[in-house]
Amino acid sequence: MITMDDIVREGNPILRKVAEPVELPLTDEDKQTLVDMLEFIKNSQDPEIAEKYGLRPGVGLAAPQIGISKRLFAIHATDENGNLYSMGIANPKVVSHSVETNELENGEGCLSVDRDVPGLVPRRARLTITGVDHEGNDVRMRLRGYIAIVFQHELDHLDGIMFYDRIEGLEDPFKKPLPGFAL
Ligand SMILES: OCN(O)CCCc1ccccc1
Ligand code: NI
Repeated sequence: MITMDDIVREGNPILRKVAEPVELPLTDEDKQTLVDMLEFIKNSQDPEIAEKYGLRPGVGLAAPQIGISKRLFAIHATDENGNLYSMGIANPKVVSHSVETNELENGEGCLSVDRDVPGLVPRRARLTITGVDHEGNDVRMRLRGYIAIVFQHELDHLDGIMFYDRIEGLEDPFKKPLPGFAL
C-alpha cells in the first residue's frame, strides 16, 4: 500500500516535469498504479487507517507524487451535491473550459508540500475533460464547483505545476535567482 513515505515532496525535480502520456490500452501495471493511488486516497480519508499509518488526508493524488512521471491521477471526492467522484484517470485532456474562474476560499494545500501556503488559487470554474478510467473505459466529464478545482489541481501536477504557482503576487519560492544582469 502507498504510505506518506512514498510521497515525493517539493524540491524533487519530478514534481516539475511534464509527465508522459501512457500507452493505451492501459497496461496492467498502469491500471495497478491507478488502483493503488485510489486506495491511498480512500485510506487517507478513513480516520482509523489514516491514524494507523500516519496518512495525511487528501482528495486526489497524481502519479508524479509517487515518483511516476506518467499522466495518471486518482480522485476520491464528493461534490457540493453529494456526488462521489471515485476514479483513476489516464491521459486526461481538457477539451473545453469556461473563461470564468473560481477558487476555494481557504486556498489549497498539497500532499507534496509540507507547509501552509496561503492565498487564493484561481482555477477554471467549469471544464470538460476526457480520458480513460482505471477500468479502461473512455470517460468524458463536465465538471464545475469543488470537483472541477480538485481535477485541475491534479491536472497541474501532470504538467509540473504546483498550486502556489497560481497564487497572485507570490514569488515562486523555487525560482532560480536570475544572472546578475537580469532584472
Ligand atoms: O495532488 C493531490 N494533493 O496534493 C492532495 C490535495 C488535493 C487538493 C487540495 C486542495 C484543493 C484541490 C485539491
Ligand atoms: Ni497536490
